[in-house]
Amino acid sequence: MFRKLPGPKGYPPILGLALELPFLSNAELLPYIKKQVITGYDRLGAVWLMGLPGAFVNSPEDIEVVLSSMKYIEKGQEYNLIRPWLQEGLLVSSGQKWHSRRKLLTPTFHFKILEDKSRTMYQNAKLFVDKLLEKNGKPFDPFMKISRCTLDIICESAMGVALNSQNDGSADYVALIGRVTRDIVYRVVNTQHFSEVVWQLTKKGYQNSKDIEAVHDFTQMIITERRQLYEKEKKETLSEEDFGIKKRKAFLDSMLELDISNQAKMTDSDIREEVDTFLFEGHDTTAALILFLLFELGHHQDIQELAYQEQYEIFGDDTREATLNDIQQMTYLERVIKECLRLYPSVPWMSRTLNDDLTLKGLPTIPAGANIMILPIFLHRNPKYYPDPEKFDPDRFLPEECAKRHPFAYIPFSAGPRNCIGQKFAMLEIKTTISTLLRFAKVNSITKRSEVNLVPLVILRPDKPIYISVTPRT
Ligand code: HEM
Repeated sequence: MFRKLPGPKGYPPILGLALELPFLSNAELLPYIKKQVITGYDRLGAVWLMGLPGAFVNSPEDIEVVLSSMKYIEKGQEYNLIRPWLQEGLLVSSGQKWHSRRKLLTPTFHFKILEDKSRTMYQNAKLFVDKLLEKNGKPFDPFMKISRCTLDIICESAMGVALNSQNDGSADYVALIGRVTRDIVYRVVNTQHFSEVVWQLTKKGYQNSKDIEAVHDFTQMIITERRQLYEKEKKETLSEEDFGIKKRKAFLDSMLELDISNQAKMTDSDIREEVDTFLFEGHDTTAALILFLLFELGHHQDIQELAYQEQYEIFGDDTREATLNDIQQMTYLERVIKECLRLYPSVPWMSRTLNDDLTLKGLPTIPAGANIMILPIFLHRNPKYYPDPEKFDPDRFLPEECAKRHPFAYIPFSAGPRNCIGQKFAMLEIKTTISTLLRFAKVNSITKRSEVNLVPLVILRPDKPIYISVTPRT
């Protein structure tokens, strides 16, 4: 059945691309995948990968069939490599567990909660811009500064813990996540390390389990700190709930409350897997995007100027904090961010395991058990949907332009039942950060666009540091 599907021929079953992948550098991975299963495969490119039959689904119409169905919500086999770290957290879990957790956690990112958090976001963004300005216009790689800022934002607003890593300069967790995600991709490419038993016998595997242990210690420290604070606050304040007013709780508090009140069986490890998931998804995705935003704005001074003009129309010369109402008025900045997410989708690779046969109109059936891969990075750069795709052009996201495209031609936050739960949080955070940067500083890119290769290290990254310079806006 699998052989009848369109895809590159001449690769043996089971081994498939595993014969060539280990010989590629990380920077060669995306061009290789593009050549093998994207170019010339408008709808589908089928090939064995990771010892499994795999199908890359490339057209918006077919992507819609997969992503919008409740039938295909189980994550692909490569997500098993994330389990030692994120266990059964929301990103990886499936079935009833995923369903009940999603229902439990969705309200914790409600609009009202975000409104409460916009102040935290602004204060961290302002500190971030001040830190960039400390470089006095000299070229530097801003990635660590960005990551500390997004980590502080997610910690303070979702976990209720002020981490202050921007001030104390700590970056252990960020470096650990960098290594853990790199190892996951290493194991996808080197299929012989797919098995946990084999992996644990290697030197790299040993170091990886030490890294994961250190990440878990960090998240446990956050949970313990918040638990103490939460219990203290609960004792000290006559909460509004005592008067029958149900208050929405932010992410970690809502799980602690369930644990304390025994309403749901949330064990310590249940809480930790979600904290691990949200801390990672909540800081690394946004950090990656902010890096690419600085890079593109630094290359397109005209677009930076238009985005600044919008800020000036909203704030004038006033240096006050940005409010949620201000942020909602930033329609040009929103288009800039959407265009950046088109070219640099923070999650460049998604996949599903088929529990059931999948038939896409007019194509042979894809058998149950196959891995379905969807790569926004190539979909978003397909000239069929985005003419002159490498050009950075925010006007692609004018409402009239969006109306001309298939809704599934743009999926930076995925779509359907397993879409990104944090997308509103992410947009608010990114808009707040870039708005604050534009109001108080100007950015220039030192690294050339042609020097940047993209690598899919779970999160999309440049293969080498990107250098920028930042000067005060006078
Ligand atoms: C630029 C920022 C972000 C992008 C581009 C992004 C993108 C995505 C994508 C594509 C998925 C689907 C992944 C898959 O199917 O494997 C996803 C899922 C998820 N995201 Fe985000 N994300 C972003 C920010 C955030 C933030 C800020 C949070 C948390 C506050 C978050 C939490 C999650 C979680 C928990 C899931 C799993 C949802 C589920 O399966 O039910 N993300 N994200």
